This record gives sequence, structure tokens and C-alpha cells, in this order.
Amino acid sequence: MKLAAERVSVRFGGLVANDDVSLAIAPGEVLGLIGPNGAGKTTLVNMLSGFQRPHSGAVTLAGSDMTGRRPRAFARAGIARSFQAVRLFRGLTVSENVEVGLVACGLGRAEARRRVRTLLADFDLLHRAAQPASALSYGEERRAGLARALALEPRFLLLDEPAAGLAAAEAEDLKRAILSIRDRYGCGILVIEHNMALVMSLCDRIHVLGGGKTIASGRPDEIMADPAVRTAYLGRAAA
Ligand SMILES: Nc1ncnc2c1ncn2[C@@H]1O[C@H](COP(=O)(O)OP(=O)(O)OP(=O)(O)O)[C@@H](O)[C@H]1O
Repeated sequence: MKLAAERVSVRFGGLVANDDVSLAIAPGEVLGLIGPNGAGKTTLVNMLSGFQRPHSGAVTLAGSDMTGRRPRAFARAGIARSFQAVRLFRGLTVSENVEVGLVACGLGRAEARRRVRTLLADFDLLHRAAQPASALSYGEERRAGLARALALEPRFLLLDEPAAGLAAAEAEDLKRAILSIRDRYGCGILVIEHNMALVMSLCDRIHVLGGGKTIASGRPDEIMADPAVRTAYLGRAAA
């Protein structure tokens, strides 16, 4: 039951943003997606969630073809995603922010409330439930964003730079929250992340893009030792 990109390519005019890229996420694994700025990471996540149609290749879920289907169809099939730097609705309470998608999907109010309380407890935010989202620290807001993405009980969760702008301690809390999502909900999780220490300690596997192409794919220790990765990504990051 994998979510997969199979030999996908996307061009924007003359620019090849993804070039024959294949990647699969299995349930219960955390897959890191890394690469320098402009490597094509967000474009790939857009394809895996229906926001970008590949010009060639296919996107499949459990072997069935999802290529060209709309974001709503991906969401219904159990694929949730976050966007870079999206904030909560600041005038709503923390609880309402998590509940918002559930009622829209037709879940009864009582069941929605119950699910929201469970999620807030999981993310150590129950004491904040009745407060406005504007009262949260940045790290708490990120955790509430994860709770909101999980409310619809997705099978796959795609996170675009979830730790961007977080202090080290907040990034650690976020890492624990992501691992607990995997353990408690069994989701397959893809994480785009520039924080290399976080990626290396969080992910079971890492996929590296450079200039739209796959440079490497493997366990964190294999990726760290890969000369092509060091040249294309780590070398540049360290410079
Ligand atoms: N809608 C678009 N129209 C034109 N070019 C685009 C579009 N979206 C992305 N690109 C280009 O495609 C390339 C890949 O972009 P993408 O956002 O996927 O990279 P990225 O690896 O996510 O980068 P970053 O780490 O900076 O977020 C970049 O050169 C970008 O400028």
C-alpha cells in the first residue's frame, strides 16, 4: 500500500523541475526529501498530492493510478499535506482550528470534538484548546498544524519544511511529534527539510534531488557517506 511517483517529469517552460524521478513511501516510514534550493522537492510533493500534474510518468496509490486527479481526490484517498509557512486561523481557538476540516467533511459535531481532544492530547496542546491560536508559541503552532493535518486520519502525510524557523528545542519537540504520529497512526510520512541534523535523526530513508534529478536514495548513514550527495548538497550547504 504505497504512495509512489513513477518516473515523473515536470517542465516549466524550458526548465525541467523534475526529471524522471521515482520515489515511494510505505506506511509507517518517515522518508526525508532533501536537496539544494530549486532542486524540485516542492514540485514533487505537489505531484504526490494532486497540485501538479506530471507531464510524463504516473502517481499511484496502492497501485491504482492517481495521475491528473485533483487535490480533493488525493485528500479523500488519505493523502494530507502541509504547505511552507502556512499559519493557523488566528482568531479561532486552537480546538476550532483542528476541528475546521472535520465538520466540513461531514463528521458529526460530537465525534469531531472527541477526535480533536484526542489529537490535542497527543500533541501536548490540550491545555491550550480553548485559547485563540494567536496565543500559541511558534513551536506550538506548528504542532497544532500537524494535529489539523492529521484530523482526517490520513494514510500519508506530506510535510513541506515543518521545522523552518523553529529554535532547536522546538525542532526537537516537532521531531518527537512526527515520530509519535508514525507510531500511533501508522502513517507514511514524507518530510522536506533543510535542517540536516533533524533529517538524519528523524528519517528511516532519505531521497536526494539535485537539479530535478534523483542523486541518491538510501538510509541516512548511506546518504551521509555518498560522494555525489556531499558535492551536490552537503558541500554547498557547508560552504
Ligand atoms: N509554477 C512554477 N512556474 C515556473 N517555475 C517554477 C514553478 N514552480 C517551481 N518552479 C521552478 O522549478 C524549480 C524547482 O522548484 P521547487 O520549488 O520544486 O524546488 P525546491 O527544491 O522545493 O526548492 P526550495 O528548497 O527553494 O523550496 C525551481 O527552479 C523553481 O523556480
